[in-house]
Amino acid sequence: MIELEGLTKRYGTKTAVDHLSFQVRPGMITGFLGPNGAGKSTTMRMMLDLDNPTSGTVRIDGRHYRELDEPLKYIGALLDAKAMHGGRSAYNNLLCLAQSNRIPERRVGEVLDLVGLTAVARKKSKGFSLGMGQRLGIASALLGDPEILMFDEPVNGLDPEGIHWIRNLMKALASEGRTIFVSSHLMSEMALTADHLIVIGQGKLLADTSMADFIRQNSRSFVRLRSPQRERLLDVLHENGFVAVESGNGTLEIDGTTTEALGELAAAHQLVLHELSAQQASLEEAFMQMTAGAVEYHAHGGAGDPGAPPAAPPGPQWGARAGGPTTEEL
Ligand SMILES: Nc1ncnc2c1ncn2[C@@H]1O[C@H](COP(=O)(O)OP(=O)(O)OP(=O)(O)O)[C@@H](O)[C@H]1O
Repeated sequence: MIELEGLTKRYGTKTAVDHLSFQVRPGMITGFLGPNGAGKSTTMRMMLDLDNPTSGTVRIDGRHYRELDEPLKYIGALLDAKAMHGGRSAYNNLLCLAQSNRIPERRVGEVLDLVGLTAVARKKSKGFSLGMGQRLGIASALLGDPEILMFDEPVNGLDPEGIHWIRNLMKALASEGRTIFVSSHLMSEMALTADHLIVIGQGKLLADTSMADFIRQNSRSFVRLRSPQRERLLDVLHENGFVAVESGNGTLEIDGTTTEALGELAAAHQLVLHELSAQQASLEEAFMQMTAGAVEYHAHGGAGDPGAPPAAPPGPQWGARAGGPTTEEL
């Protein structure tokens, strides 16, 4: 368990982390989200005693990091995979870490095996690909067999196989009862991985909630309907007080109701339906909605539209799916 109480970090006049209080609980994966510059890395660094808070405290299983005898046995972290000594082999990098933390040498072989690097254990880590470097960083986090693990952007730059591997590893670690705290910009990945979310913006706590509740509370849910008897269906909906919005390709979207209610209404009027589905916006949409006012730097929608919501970063890092996942998929 990690507990933050009133954690604050100021750099001159800039407040990077602003009175953050939350708990990261065992047995689940807690995702840590926030727009660029929200204070995620600063928070994680303070959790690991790599930065001093201006005020407030972080407790690891009830104790300050500095009070832990052999910290790697309590908490392991992947903050920067490039932090390894490039001139050393993967094995020797881990061996140095093990020796300075009184961890038996056999554990080096075990973690190399666990992350799939046994075959390249004697190769210098400077020749490693991004994915191999991430695996080595994860091996170092696992070295002390800690109950708490923190990963800052663990899937950055990884291929789909690597992403899949890290996701499954984190799930397996959480199912063993460990505390897993992970930050990521990949919303689709976070939606598939995290059970619980901590969202921050401009250093402040915006949400501390389950993934399903976060999406439910911060995005629109609706029912999608499609029928070859569209005009009749529109009449029946109207007569029964439903407001249908056309969404292209002959589909209708109706807010504030359920598939059960609309399915039964259609059946009562002998209407044929080709689609009847519950839709929930994606984590990305919910996140954008919540953090729109807390983005440090954002592109405007156009010269005449200074109030436009922040533009989504380009490319696949947001991994948006049309329609987004349903709550069942989460
Ligand atoms: N050493 C520092 N000196 C001054 N300002 C800093 C320092 N480190 C971070 N900041 C500022 O504190 C704020 C939070 O930064 P931080 O890197 O923690 O955010 P982040 O959420 O991790 O961002 P990103 O997602 O872009 O990595 C930013 O405005 C950043 O410019």
